[in-house]
Amino acid sequence: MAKRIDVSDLNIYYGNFLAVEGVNVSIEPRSITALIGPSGCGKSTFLRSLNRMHEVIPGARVEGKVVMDGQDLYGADADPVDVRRQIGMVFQRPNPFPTMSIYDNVAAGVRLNSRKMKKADLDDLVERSLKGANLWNEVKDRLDRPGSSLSGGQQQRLCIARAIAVEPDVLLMDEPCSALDPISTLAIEDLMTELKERFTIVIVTHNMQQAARVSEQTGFFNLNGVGQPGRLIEFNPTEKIFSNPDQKATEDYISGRFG
Ligand SMILES: Nc1ncnc2c1ncn2[C@@H]1O[C@H](COP(=O)(O)OP(=O)(O)OP(=O)(O)O)[C@@H](O)[C@H]1O
Repeated sequence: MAKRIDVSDLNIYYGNFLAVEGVNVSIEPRSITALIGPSGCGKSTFLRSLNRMHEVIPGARVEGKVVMDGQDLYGADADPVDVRRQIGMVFQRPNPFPTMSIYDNVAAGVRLNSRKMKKADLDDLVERSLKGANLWNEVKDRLDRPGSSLSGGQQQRLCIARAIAVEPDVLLMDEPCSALDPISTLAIEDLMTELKERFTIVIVTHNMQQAARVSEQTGFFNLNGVGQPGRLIEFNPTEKIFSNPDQKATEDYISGRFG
């Protein structure tokens, strides 16, 4: 539970295109790390490289190291499927399996990982995960209804329940609130604050108030121009990034002067 991630000299490619260059960073357990920066600077690409989702795209690859509590995630003996179980992901648009029931959505990851469980144990796991995602009270009487019968905010919490059901160590969230209304956004932010007690959380967000509200550490990515690689320009405690950043580019970005 809640592991530390150390990234060194990470270059991330799409074919011959170097999208992100030279990332060195340590992500602390039991905390929320926010990644901010202008469009196209490689935040999502970097996030997906942390759980080896990046290489699912043909021709996509990385150089460098990503180490989780001493385990080299790109080492010769690392299994990408296992890495993705240990490091879960929640996407921008809630993506429950639409015709699958609420119950089956939560159980899906566990079933995919082919862990055979007794019905009673699975019931417990589904309940625990939905409680962990602050959704249980809203859905406990309709677990057999399809995932698509929920509101957008509820669907996103269902996706979080599905992600935490397989008991990952790290949760990656790629703009998890950008498709949600302000009330659902606050519900997800509250939930993240609870989840960080058990998981390491990394979130990509375009919403600077959100980064300031929820995260302990913030990384600012930037790029020099179209076709240039994105770089991690500054990584510091969130309070410092938003009050007294080290880099002028960070200050320009957070004060809305560009991006
Ligand atoms: N599947 C892909 N194939 C080729 N290039 C890609 C692919 N996905 C992203 N890129 C390129 O990689 C670079 C970084 O993109 P990425 O989506 O990671 O940026 P981002 O900072 O997350 O942007 P946004 O804030 O707009 O979501 C961009 O130049 C983008 O065009």
